[in-house]
Amino acid sequence: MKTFFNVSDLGNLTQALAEAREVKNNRFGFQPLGKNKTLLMIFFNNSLRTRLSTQKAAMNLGMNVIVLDVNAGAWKLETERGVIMDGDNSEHLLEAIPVMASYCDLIGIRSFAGLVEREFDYAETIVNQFVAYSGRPVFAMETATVHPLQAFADLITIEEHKKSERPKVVLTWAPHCRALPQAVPNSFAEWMNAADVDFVITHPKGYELDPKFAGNIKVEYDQRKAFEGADFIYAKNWSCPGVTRPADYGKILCNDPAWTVDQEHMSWTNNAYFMHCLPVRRGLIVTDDVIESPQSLVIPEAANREISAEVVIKRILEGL
Ligand SMILES: CCC[C@H](NC(C)=O)C(=O)O
Ligand SMILES: NC(=O)OP(=O)(O)O
Repeated sequence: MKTFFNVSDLGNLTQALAEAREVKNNRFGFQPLGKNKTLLMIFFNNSLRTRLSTQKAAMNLGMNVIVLDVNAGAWKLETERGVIMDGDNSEHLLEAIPVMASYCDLIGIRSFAGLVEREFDYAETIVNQFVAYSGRPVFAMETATVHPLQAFADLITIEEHKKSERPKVVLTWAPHCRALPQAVPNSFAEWMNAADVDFVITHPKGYELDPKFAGNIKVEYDQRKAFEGADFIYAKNWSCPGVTRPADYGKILCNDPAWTVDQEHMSWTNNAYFMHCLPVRRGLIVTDDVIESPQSLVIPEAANREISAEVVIKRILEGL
């Protein structure tokens, strides 16, 4: 595997989930693969889970790890070609990328959407320069439009906890005080569409996800109807994806607290589990009693990020 951005990169999903169970039961069993191999993790944005779980996964595999926070100590990077670099940016990405690549065997990258120019974001302009110019395998640690390590961990968690062969899984929008990217819901929708689940998306009008990820899934705009009979509730905020309202790309369109997931919302479900990728704003996305309830899976879900990362890095190492 040379790049990891989409569910299709993993091939057969049933086999990938079986491999995740094998890795979870034997996470130190593949260390020869990573011996004397170096992972470079590049962060253009903050992180807790991705940073810790991906480094842990690489260490499980016997690897060396270098972590670079680009905006904390490296030179400010120019990402556009054809500019005169007389501003704050001291180095161009087109030099920095091959230099960084010379110190490692594979690269993980986090570079969030700018939420200003939809075309720039949805073309994955930043990360595709790493794919084009590093000469190394590259995997997403949340890029402008995808967060596949999260979605893979989410699916592992659903498989571990489902009580029926084909559970009903609901992706619900919830309000937030900042404009957040669409990467997490994009990947969650893409992976749920590929999995054997009854998948429903619910959000206010205007928040329709890009069909590239959501496919032709029917949106249920009535949150209560969507929640009825649900086995898993996956809550997340995202800003306007600019699909039905192109001029509003990256904007907050709604802040209605009626969308916040509380006990009443959960009472509409089939005693559903609650999931969220974290970090989560309590009181906006979800109430304290729901996220602290026995039905909340947010901690095991975060713990499974170590497993999803280890399977992905293991696949990349096997292809070196
Ligand atoms: C894993 C989530 C990362 C990011 N969250 C924030 C708060 O920026 C997001 O919503 O995409
Ligand atoms: N869920 C997730 O990716 O968390 P971080 O942003 O803390 O890495």
